[in-house]
Amino acid sequence: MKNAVSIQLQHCGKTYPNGAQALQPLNLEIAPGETLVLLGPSGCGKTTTLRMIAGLEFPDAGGRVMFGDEDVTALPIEKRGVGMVFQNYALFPNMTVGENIAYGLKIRKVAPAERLQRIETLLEMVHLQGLGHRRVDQLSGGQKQRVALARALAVEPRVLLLDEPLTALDAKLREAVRADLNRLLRKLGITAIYVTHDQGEAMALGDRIVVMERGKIAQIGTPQEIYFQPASPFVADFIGTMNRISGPLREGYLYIGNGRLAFPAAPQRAPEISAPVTAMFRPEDVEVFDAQEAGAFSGSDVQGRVLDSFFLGDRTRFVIELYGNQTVIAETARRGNWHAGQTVALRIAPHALLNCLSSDDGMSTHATAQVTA
Ligand SMILES: Nc1ncnc2c1ncn2[C@@H]1O[C@H](COP(=O)(O)OP(=O)(O)OP(=O)(O)O)[C@@H](O)[C@H]1O
Repeated sequence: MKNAVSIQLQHCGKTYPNGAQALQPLNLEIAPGETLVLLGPSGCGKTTTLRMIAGLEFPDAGGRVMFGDEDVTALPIEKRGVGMVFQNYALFPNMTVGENIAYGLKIRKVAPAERLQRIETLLEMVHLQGLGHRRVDQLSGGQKQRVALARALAVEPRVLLLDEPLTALDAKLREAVRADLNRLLRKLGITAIYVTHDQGEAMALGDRIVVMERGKIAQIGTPQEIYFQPASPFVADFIGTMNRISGPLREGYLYIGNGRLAFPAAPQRAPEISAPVTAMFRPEDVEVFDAQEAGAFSGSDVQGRVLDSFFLGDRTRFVIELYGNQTVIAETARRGNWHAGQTVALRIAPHALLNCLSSDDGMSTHATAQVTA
């Protein structure tokens, strides 16, 4: 996109008039053409951040919002050149699809012939050819959201802002519209900010993801960085499923129940200590074996009992209770045939242990290293 801009939030905090501090002062930089996803639980400040970029909210004193070299901090939404798409579509129900799309163009006094041409181009872009004359209340949810997207793009905004745009759609439609949206964002190369609390959506759409926690940025990174190198237990737990098991660490092994796991001996790791250490790892990184078979594995495994199994179609999820009562979730793409009550052995490759934490509660002190394969 020829006019893609960078965006910078400089020291932008937000306190609402009732005294609620929605955002602590934060800095954020978005590259021209980048799709940045704001992800986090309800109330963490995603929408406030988006609305500050839009010009629907203004930062507390001292905060600045820059679009490229332009300071837009004091500009209202209509002067910023942003397009917005909301969860609830916000379309005009008594207008046709075409009229909805052309609304902003009409206000900007674009000539009728050019309007018609732009409508056709946009309808094609969002796969709604031929539906220009349909009333919007005769459309499906997915179609309505495509109209909302076309309307936001009609005025050729510098920035596209999307606030949970897929949330109202059912799962299958959500995936289809998401794929289209992804293609469109790549093709247009427009700078886009996308708010969601759905981690799958964030992973699929974001060039980078900002994970937010209680008005602060918990981590910024590519989807891979966020998934494989979570910066904190909060991020690790928010993205995907994370196992945690704790035990004493001795001579390169974490001792769990009647077994032990080889622990990576990275030089920058915390020195060996006998206080409990918590290992974190993803369910897909756990290999499950028959307990007898596993006897051959030179003592680098832990044993447990299958509590439950869930067939999920493309994979099966097992809940396994280790000796000593800690629980592990394992997922395998193969047709694991372990059944409830069965004794199994687990192996977790050392490089799959993401993060180790050591302290009384196993939470508060980070060992320095992220383990990379
Ligand atoms: N207009 C307002 N007045 C007072 N407090 C507000 C206002 N808008 C939001 N807040 C508060 O600010 C905090 C952040 O809200 P925000 O809407 O930005 O969160 P969010 O991450 O987008 O949440 P959700 O996913 O539920 O939309 C919340 O504690 C919320 O209650």
